[in-house]
Amino acid sequence: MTAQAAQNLAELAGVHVVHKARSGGLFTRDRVYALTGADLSIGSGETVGVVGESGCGKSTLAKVLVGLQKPTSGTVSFGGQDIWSMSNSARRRAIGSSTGMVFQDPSTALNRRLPIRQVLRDPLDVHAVGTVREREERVRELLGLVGLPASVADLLPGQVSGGQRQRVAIGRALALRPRLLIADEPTSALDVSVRAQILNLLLDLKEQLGLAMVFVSHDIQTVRRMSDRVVTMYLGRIVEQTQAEAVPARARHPYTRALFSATPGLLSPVDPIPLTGPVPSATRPPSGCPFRTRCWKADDLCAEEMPAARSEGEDHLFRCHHPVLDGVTDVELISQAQERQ
Ligand SMILES: Nc1ncnc2c1ncn2[C@@H]1O[C@H](COP(=O)(O)OP(=O)(O)OP(=O)(O)O)[C@@H](O)[C@H]1O
Repeated sequence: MTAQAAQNLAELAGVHVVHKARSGGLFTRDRVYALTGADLSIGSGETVGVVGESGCGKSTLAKVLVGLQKPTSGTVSFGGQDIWSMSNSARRRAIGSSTGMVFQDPSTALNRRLPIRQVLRDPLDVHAVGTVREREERVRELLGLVGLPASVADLLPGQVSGGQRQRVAIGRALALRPRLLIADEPTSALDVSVRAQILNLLLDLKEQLGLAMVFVSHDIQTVRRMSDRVVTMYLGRIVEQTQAEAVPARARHPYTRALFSATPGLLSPVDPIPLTGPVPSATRPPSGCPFRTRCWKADDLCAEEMPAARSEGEDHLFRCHHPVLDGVTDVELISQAQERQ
C-alpha cells in the first residue's frame, strides 16, 4: 500500500460493474456495462462532484463508493484496505465507520413505520455503539447537527416535510461518524424552495465535521458550486477529472465542454454545443472511445483505441485523443460541431 493510498479515504482502482440485462422483468443474455475501469481517489475533506447524462453510471459509482454495490472486478479501498477482501462483518464495520449515503428520495430511503428517533438510532443499534443512554444522547446530537428540533423525534418520517425528511436521512448517514458522505441527487426530489437549505446544510456539515463528500447531481451549476473537483462520466467511464474552478473553460474533454455548454451563462454561449445522435446503449458500448459516436472531433483512431488517461498538472486527468485546446471558446466549438453535422 502506498502512503498516498493510506491517506485517501476511499480509492477505486480499475473498477468494473457489469449487470445482467433484463427485458420485461426477465434476464437476457446481454450485459450492461454500468461502470468500466473506474479509477478514483477521494481525499480527506474534499468534495468530488459527479456529472453526466442519465444512465452514465453516476449512481453505480456512488453505490460502489459506499459498499452497496460489489464490483465485478477491480478494488475498492477505504483507508488503504480492500473492503471486498474482508470478511462480511469486517466489511460492514469498515463501511459503517468510513462512509454514509444520502439518497435522492428520503420518502423511500427511510423506514416509514419507525419514529425518527429510531431511524437515527438504527445504525447505532446495528453496530452496537456505546450504551443505550449514549445512543439516545447521540440521537439528540444528530437532530441538532441537522437542524431539527428535538420534538420531531417521536414523529414518523411521513409526518414531517420533505426537507425535514432529508435532514433525517442526512443525520442517519452521519450516525456512525463517517469521514465521507455520498450524496446521490440529494435535492432533486425536494421542492425548489428547500433545495438551497439542504445544500447549505451539507456545506455547513462539511465545514463543521471536516467531511469529504461525493456529490452526484444532474444540476451542473450546483455541482460546480459544491465541489472541489469535478468528475465527468460518459457511458460507464470516467472521462475527465479536474478542479471545479477549471470547468468548463479549461476542460479538455469535448464531452465535458458539451455538457457544461448546456448550462446557460457559464461561458455565455448562445446555444449548447450540438451533439449528434442519442447516447449509445450501455449493453453495446462503441469500440474505442465511448463518446466518439457523438463527438465532432472523432476520427478512425477514436474508433480503434480507447484513449489512455492523460494528465495535465497534478489534478487534471482526461481520456481523449483530440482534447480541446487552451483558449478555445464554446462559440468556436459550436461552429466546429455544426460543420460536422
Ligand atoms: N441492477 C441493475 N441491473 C441492470 N442494469 C442496471 C442495474 N443498475 C443500473 N443498471 C444500468 O446501468 C447503467 C448505469 O446506471 P446508473 O443508475 O448508475 O446511472 P445514472 O448515471 O445514475 O443514471 P440516472 O442519472 O438516471 O440516475 C444504466 O444503463 C442502468 O440502466
